[in-house]
Amino acid sequence: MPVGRFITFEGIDGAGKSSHIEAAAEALRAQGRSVCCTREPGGTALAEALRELFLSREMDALTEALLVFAARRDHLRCVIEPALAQGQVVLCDRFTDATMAYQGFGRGFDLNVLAQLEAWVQAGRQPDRTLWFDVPATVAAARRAAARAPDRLEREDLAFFDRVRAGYAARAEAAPQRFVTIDATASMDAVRTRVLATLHDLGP
Ligand SMILES: Nc1ncnc2c1ncn2[C@@H]1O[C@H](COP(=O)(O)OP(=O)(O)O)[C@@H](O)[C@H]1O
Ligand SMILES: Cc1cn([C@H]2C[C@H](O)[C@@H](COP(=O)(O)OP(=O)(O)O)O2)c(=O)[nH]c1=O
Repeated sequence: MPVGRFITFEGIDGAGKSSHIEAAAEALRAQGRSVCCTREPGGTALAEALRELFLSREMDALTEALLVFAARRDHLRCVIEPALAQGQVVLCDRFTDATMAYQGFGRGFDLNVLAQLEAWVQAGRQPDRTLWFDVPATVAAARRAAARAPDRLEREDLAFFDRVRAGYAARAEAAPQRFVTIDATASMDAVRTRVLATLHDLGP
């Protein structure tokens, strides 16, 4: 049986990651891999209900962190771990790097508390590879404005998204063996080519 692989897609809102997950899944299926596409917060009925609250209700940073980690716990137990145990490739739109970047760097919430929640919730599980779609906050804001009405997080200002981006940069620097940085200012085609190239060597 193939070894399961856990791949996460990260970046500030509007970076373009959601646009590329389905193409990545198709390419992997064409290689004969079984693929599970999912997202955070979300991926189970309970976690999707928490996502709805998270994206629409006002709350403080600790409540945000508790909600995303509660959703993550359910998602790991019910979807991610079973899929990995079956040898699937799990492609997940955001994971704990988003919590560190948004709640930690964006909101200024204590990174040590987030790390403790991470340890409880994940019991050692980490992504095997993380594709970070990197764009300046101004570029992402222009893309979002052209594409959709903003949710609660997307109404934050450019300074917030600058801090979140800096958070991703710090995470990438701290774990260079796991992170692949994608220049997401490039054209859709160029980004797609780069995404597919990073998934070529997933192993058996
Ligand atoms: N490389 C790109 N160049 C130009 N526009 C892009 C690019 N990637 C994505 N977009 C557009 O930007 C918007 C946001 O993309 P999306 O994939 O939803 O971002 P995210 O999931 O990171 O929030 C969409 O309208 C998408 O078509
Ligand atoms: C997973 C996660 C997401 N978020 C935020 C980032 C996004 O603004 C939002 C939802 O992510 P996302 O699914 O990327 O939003 P969209 O469907 O609009 O592209 O939740 C956090 O703040 N912390 C987290 O731990």
